[in-house]
Amino acid sequence: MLTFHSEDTKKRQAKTELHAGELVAPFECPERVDIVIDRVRKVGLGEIRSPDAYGLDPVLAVHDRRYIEFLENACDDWAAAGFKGEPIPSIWPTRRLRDDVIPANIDGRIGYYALAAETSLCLGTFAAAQASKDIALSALDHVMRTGEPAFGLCRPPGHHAAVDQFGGYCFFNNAAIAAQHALNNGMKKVAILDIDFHHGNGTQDIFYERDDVLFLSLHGDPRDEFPYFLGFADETGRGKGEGFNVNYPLPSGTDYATWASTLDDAIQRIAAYQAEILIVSLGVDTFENDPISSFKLKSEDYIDCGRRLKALGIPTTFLLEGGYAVEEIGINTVNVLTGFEGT
Ligand SMILES: NCCCNCCCCCS
Ligand SMILES: [Zn+2]
Repeated sequence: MLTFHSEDTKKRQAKTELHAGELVAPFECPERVDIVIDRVRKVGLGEIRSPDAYGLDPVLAVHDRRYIEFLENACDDWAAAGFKGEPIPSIWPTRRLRDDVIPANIDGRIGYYALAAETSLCLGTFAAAQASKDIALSALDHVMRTGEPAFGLCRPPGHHAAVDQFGGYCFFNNAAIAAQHALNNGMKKVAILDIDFHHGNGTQDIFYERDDVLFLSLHGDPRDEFPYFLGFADETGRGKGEGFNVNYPLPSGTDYATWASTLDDAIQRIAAYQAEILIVSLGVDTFENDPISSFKLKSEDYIDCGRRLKALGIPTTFLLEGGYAVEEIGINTVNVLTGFEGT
């Protein structure tokens, strides 16, 4: 299987994450890229290719222009305001506050565009996010061109990024950008399967009223897990998107047997939808030792996961999302890919 990779994905070198009331080193660290690409090489998964540069148009097809402009300038605006630490939001347009005003003050504007406070911004974030979406687009184009599967070693991840929101370590929604690119280039029906531990709230937000993208997500029950405020089973789409959004919230402690039978239901839905292409938001924070998650999948389970996806027989693009047990992220991610290839 072909892998798309770029060292530019490591340009985001944030120093802080707000976690349990402390500023800690971010769980979503650049080393994740090195460990995955080392594993790709070690198992001989296949050729490793640099991405093409697609510019911002595919991003603007999915995200709000003012949001992109905010992201591009946020660090400079923050420094110009005389703030010393990394840009972190501290106020949001929550209940009975207005969200039709975009503050001129960066201290307010960052909250307008932020989903959550754990994701600091920093210089290099915008460049890394650009490299990450170029990887996703390159992988998608390869799959569309050849029908062969491809792996996009995306970093930062994307599935929490909504039309005009960053957070959950995400800035550009790589999977959504790739799906829209597929639809702009001849595809009629795309399925996005999000198997990251966390609900893909951003991807759901982007396609919620659409029937040309079927979005399915298996994830920790939002009653107990981030992002808490989206990802419930009763969110099934709106308008012509009704029935094209499928959430599978699962309890803490879910093991592979339960998870895999849920996956089988999602696979049947994708088959019934007759998707022409499948994009897998491949997070491996479902792993039993993940520091911020609570499922119990074991490394060998990811091989079987890949096998089950292969059985769908649809051209598939795998895009890396989460996975914070850094030592094992390579084995767990590549196990899905080798399982898919049957090697
Ligand atoms: N401070 C621990 C909670 C982390 N909240 C964000 C989780 C983002 C996962 C991305 S896959
Ligand atoms: Zn996650």
